[in-house]
Amino acid sequence: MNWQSIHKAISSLTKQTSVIGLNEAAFKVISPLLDSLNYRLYYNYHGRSNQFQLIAQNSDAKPCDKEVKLIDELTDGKCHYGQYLDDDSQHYFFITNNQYCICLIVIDNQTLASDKQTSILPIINTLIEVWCNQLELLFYFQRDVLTGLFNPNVFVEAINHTSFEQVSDTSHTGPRIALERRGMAAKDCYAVALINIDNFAEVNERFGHTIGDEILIKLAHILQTSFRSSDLLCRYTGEEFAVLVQSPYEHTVQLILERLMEQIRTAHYPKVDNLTVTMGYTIALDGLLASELIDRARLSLQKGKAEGKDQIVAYSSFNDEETDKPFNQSLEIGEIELF
Ligand SMILES: Nc1nc2c(ncn2[C@@H]2O[C@H](COP(=O)(O)OP(=O)(O)OP(=O)(O)O)[C@@H](O)[C@H]2O)c(=O)[nH]1
Repeated sequence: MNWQSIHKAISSLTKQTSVIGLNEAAFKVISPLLDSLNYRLYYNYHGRSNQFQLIAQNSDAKPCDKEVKLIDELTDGKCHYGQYLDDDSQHYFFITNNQYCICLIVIDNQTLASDKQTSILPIINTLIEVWCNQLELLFYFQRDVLTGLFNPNVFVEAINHTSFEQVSDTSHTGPRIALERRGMAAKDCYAVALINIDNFAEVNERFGHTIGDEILIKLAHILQTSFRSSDLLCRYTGEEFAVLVQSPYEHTVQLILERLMEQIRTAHYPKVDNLTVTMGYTIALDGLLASELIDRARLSLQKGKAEGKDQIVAYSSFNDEETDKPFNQSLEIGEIELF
């Protein structure tokens, strides 16, 4: 690899603005370099749940005991993966996104016979460093500082499907690496829910903003443990959270939110004895814009606030979805004739 192609590879990584796009670009530039080596590539399929799977390899050799132990430790979340281990027999490259290890590449030393092969390692190392730095930048760019949840831009972008498209790479000849779909596909069904803390101004007034902040962090933690990693969690405004729940069924979404409501009600918070929230949600229908979905969830939330708080309101409970079909859908089924 000459300097020109290294420069091209680095610039293709640094211009990525979505995690999925970045991972795709990184696999694309690193895979051809790995082709001449004996390696195994493990990918953490569910991000925060640490499910490492071998997804690409260029060797029939079985992983040694040390490698197996390392994968076990990563899966259990016990491994301090920050370091680059340069073992006698293997090189380990950890790709981390600030919080989690998303990928581990293990290269067997036996394959590094020629100078050419040995000189590939620093290049791989450099590209992985750029990859990790960019992941970290994206992490801060997309997250709310206090809670670590996604910010509203990511949330809206996810509804609009721009950064959550399927990733698969067919354009190089190396091992094909297909990443999971992490977000909502165009035809997937999901619900948009807004979760707003009740009487939070009073909490701040009585106990101060520091306690208020701790409660927000605690709530974010409850959301993270309550939802699946495929659902998208966001701090939407100061004391309001938004969630994309991946489910086509309203009754399932209702059950999920009821379970969350109970968890929030029974959790322990600093100073505050009991905390309640009001939730409003709507099922996403084909053709509705992100802003329309959020407006529907907000209307439902406002209804819940006006009717006494501490409750869950579905948009469908006060709006007939049949008479409120999106324009495109009505056109498709011939309800509207243009001329
Ligand atoms: N501690 C803390 N408070 C915040 C933050 N962002 C917003 N808030 C507070 O959230 C409160 C929101 O107040 P309101 O909009 O009146 O809502 P509320 O008191 O919860 O009333 P209802 O929503 O009607 O139940 C205000 O006191 C804000 O200062 C934050 O980052 N930290």
